[in-house]
Amino acid sequence: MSSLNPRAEGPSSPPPLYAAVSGLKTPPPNGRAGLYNGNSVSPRRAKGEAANQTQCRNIVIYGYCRYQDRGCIFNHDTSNISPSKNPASPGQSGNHINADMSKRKLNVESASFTPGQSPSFGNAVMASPPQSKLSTKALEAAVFTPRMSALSAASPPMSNPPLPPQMNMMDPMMQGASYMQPEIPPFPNLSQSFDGMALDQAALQQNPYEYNPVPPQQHAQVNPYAHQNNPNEVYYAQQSYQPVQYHLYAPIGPHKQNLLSYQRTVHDLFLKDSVREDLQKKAEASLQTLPNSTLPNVDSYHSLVPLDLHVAKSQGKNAPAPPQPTFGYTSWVYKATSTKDGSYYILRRLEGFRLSNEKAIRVVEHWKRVMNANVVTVHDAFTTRTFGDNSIVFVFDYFPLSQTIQDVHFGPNSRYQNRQHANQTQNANTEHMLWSYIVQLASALKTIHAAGLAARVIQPNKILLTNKNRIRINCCSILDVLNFDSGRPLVELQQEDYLAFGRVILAIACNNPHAALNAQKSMDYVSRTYSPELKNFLLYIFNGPASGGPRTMDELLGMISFQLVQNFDSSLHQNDTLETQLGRELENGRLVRLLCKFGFINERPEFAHDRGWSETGDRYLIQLFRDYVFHQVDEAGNPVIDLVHVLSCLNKLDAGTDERIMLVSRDEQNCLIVSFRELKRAIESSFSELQKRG
Ligand SMILES: Nc1ncnc2c1ncn2[C@@H]1O[C@H](COP(=O)(O)OP(=O)(O)OP(=O)(O)O)[C@@H](O)[C@H]1O
Repeated sequence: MSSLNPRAEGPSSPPPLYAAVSGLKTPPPNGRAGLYNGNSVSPRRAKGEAANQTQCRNIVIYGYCRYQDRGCIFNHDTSNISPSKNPASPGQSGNHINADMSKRKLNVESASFTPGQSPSFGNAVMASPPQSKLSTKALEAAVFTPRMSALSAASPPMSNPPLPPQMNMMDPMMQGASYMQPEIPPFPNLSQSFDGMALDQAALQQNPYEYNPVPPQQHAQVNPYAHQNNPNEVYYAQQSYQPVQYHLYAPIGPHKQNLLSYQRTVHDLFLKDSVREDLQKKAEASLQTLPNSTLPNVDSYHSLVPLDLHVAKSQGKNAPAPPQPTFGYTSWVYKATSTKDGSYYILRRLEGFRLSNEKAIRVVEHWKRVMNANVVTVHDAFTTRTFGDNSIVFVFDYFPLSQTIQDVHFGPNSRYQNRQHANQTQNANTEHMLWSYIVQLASALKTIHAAGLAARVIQPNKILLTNKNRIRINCCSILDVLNFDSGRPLVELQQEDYLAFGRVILAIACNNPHAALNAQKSMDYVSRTYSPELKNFLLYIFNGPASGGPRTMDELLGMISFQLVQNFDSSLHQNDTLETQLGRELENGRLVRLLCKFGFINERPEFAHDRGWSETGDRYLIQLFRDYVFHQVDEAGNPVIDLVHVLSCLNKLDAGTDERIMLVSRDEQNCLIVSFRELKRAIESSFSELQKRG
């Protein structure tokens, strides 16, 4: 057996426990081409160098070492760190985290950035840059006094309140590791452009905090991956300091057609690109924040981000006037984070509303119990003076990147704009979509009416498209609170729901938001273009049953039963597809957890000289296994990059199979034969020991 150097770094020599086979010269591990390249090992410090002369890495990286007084044996003297390396020295431009931090923090000198919505909502507490231009609506907005007057321009950006405990647990495996609020990324110096696309210099002269929505065309330039239709993504694009790499892992053709049935490409192992991209965009929209925001925390909600950009959009010269407020009050829509559960919600604030009857707001309690997949659930309603006026706030579920039917079908960027002379296929597609909408709205209305309520908000700007062909009625309960004393009978309100339902479907069918104003002409168009079933459905809605009584949901559902079955079938198919995708990611999630454990265990500098940690067989074994999985080289010493090898090793490790592999030390003097079961046990015991020390 070769002599062991207990202090040697890197898994060059085995501890006695696992030195089952030694002295073999570079055997290929597990029958694979697997010579180990010892040259790649770079010891952290020269052999024989005393530990107390070695600069502590924590000092170099973080500027301090939390173990300094708790037994860390490395040198903590900062005087011998060159200024460019010393993270604590201000103004240095080294590659050091702390030095960068001061620059990364957003401050008044941050590079020109035009956030999606002005921080000047309400009273601008922060010192605005001199050329500040406020949007019309912002100027008219009610004054508010933020709770924290410390939110001045000089202060660092508002830090979010701590997340609730459950948010601190990424995974049971990660318990104990403290959650770190991600640093808000620095905003780009726009003059440097995204991906080499230079932006208008004039824009740089503007107030960097001014609300200045990017027009769709320009938006597309800023973020080549942006949806053009969704104004929400104005924030999204502006807040990205570099475009998200949605194309990562994208299966760029030509694709191999001659794969055998058992062969897989890498892309088969991961989530479908379109699904991944969609989810990533939604996650990013959910995580967006408004830097330097002066919006207050409201009740138990913080980090408000305004979403309704209609007012801003209409500020252009030829833009139409802002739409009339739907509820008779100026309304604001904010995405917000709850301090109670860390989830995202929509706060809809109606400005200047004074609650005259306490009972009115209790109506929301009935709505809270309405659970339907096509209704945006309302969670709460409360009055507040936090914005400096009397406002009422309704709390709804948040669906990232959703758009209203109004925007999707009748908005300026609608893809249905030029459908006046649609061909047969387009009409068939439209009818398919219409039936999907009809079935979903009917389902929502059935639940609402069965609960003894009426929706009262079935109109294109209050129906959200939250996914492809997936709609939800938004803003339920608001009119019930606002018009509490109107005393209108429920039956009348419910019958109005049917009419509103018909008007929305007719408008979409005719691709004209005002189709219901000329009902006869519109119905002629429907008869000419779509199936008789659709026409009969609309006739029932508008004229009521032939018997003359009120419309009933059961009767209506009976009329569209064939479509119900078809929609149910499509939805099951979609479920199956998503479940398949989920299965793929399940595998990956499992492996990521394993990799995290590896990362936690391997190469811990603070324990490098702790005999109890670094010199026992387990850690040594894990290091050799890490080399076996990731650092294989071929006969010529070139790295072998084989994802299948990695995945199969990790899967066997996770399952703890009895299959044995041969691990070779880096100095190629020793090798060990060990089963995946033993490796699994070694990783588990090392990880639990690490948790005990943490
Ligand atoms: N529950 C929600 N989840 C996610 N986004 C939402 C939600 N409700 C509204 N939004 C976003 O806010 C935007 C504005 O919503 P709002 O209901 O005010 O529509 P609107 O067309 O502006 O209506 P109005 O004409 O009454 O102002 C929507 O386009 C949508 O992007």
